[in-house]
Amino acid sequence: MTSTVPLIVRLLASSVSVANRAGKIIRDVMSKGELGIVEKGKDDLQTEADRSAQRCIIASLSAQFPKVNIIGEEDNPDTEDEIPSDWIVIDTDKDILNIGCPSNLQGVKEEDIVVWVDPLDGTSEYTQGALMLKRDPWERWKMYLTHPFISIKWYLSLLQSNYGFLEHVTVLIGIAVNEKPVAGVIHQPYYKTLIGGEKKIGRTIWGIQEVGVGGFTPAPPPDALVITTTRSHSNPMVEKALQVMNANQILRVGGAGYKVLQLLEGVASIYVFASGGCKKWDTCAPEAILSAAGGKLTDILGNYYKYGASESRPNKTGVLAAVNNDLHSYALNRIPEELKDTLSKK
Ligand SMILES: Nc1ncnc2c1ncn2[C@@H]1O[C@H](COP(=O)(O)O)[C@@H](O)[C@H]1OP(=O)(O)O
Ligand SMILES: [Mg+2]
Ligand SMILES: [Mg+2]
Ligand SMILES: [Mg+2]
Repeated sequence: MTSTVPLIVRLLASSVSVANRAGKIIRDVMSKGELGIVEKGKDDLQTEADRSAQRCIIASLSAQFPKVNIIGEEDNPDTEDEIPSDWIVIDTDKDILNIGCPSNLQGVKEEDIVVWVDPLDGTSEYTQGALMLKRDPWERWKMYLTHPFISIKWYLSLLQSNYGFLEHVTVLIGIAVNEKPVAGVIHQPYYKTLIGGEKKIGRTIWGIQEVGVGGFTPAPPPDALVITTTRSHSNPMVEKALQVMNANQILRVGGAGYKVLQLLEGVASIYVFASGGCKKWDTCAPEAILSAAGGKLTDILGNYYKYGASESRPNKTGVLAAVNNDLHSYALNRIPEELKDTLSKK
């Protein structure tokens, strides 16, 4: 059966299973409590969960799809140690294997595909979530003092957040063909639901061009203009772009994956981030899923990013995403030309 299913559908089905496994690794690292934080740069952290989840995803997908070009965020996950055998996922999601494949993707070969992997999107929120899991206030305070770059303002907002920032964490697997994101997976390892009275943790949303979105039911946008944006990487340009939107409400949350989930769930209508900082692995899966649901993700100038393997990693000209074309045009028209110029010269 599997061999008759088009490659792109098999890759998506495997990516869903692999993302679930990566989510479990992320939760396990948190439960053990040894995050192994490394500072890669300014406002840029990596943890054991980022490293391990990436090793799981890349090892699993490259074992099944050896000629696909897979690009992950983390440079040097410790490759000396052998990968635990239970990190190599060979399962594939059976429901996805049964979906129809868009005609233009039926003949796609492994060599035509680039997969962009963000093993853990929202690392900042993940490390702050760890802080809040310390029940003892003294232990929490000690951890705060040794945590890189958390201001006292953030610490106070964390105390008020009811431990909620872990929901912002996602695993992103984006599939691009001819430089365009055509399918993707967003897995949310800390999403909690009650199904038939039983607690379930984690959910996985997927999308593929022309077929649509699975794993949950998208909701219409809110009546009011609700904008979602960064909570951990703001700067004056980001704030300027928010001011001109005339929004009823601004939500400041972590991760590109989580913000696009908010668009799909009807929590927000537009995602605005007028700054560099995001990279191709942050936007590939979210763009694929959002466009499969009728939305649009571009840079702040209204141009699509390209996802070929040789493209530069940074999304220098920011992110502008909306649930439909009208809201995207609304936001695009409000961004001052001067801000567009400044960003494109960076
Ligand atoms: N200045 C930055 N440095 C490093 N990563 C960034 C930066 N800005 C954004 N990102 C990445 O883009 C995601 C979305 O940004 P934000 O949460 O600020 O809206 C972040 O979770 C982070 O991904 P990651 O957590 O995978 O490193
Ligand atoms: Mg990172
Ligand atoms: Mg990211
Ligand atoms: Mg990441």
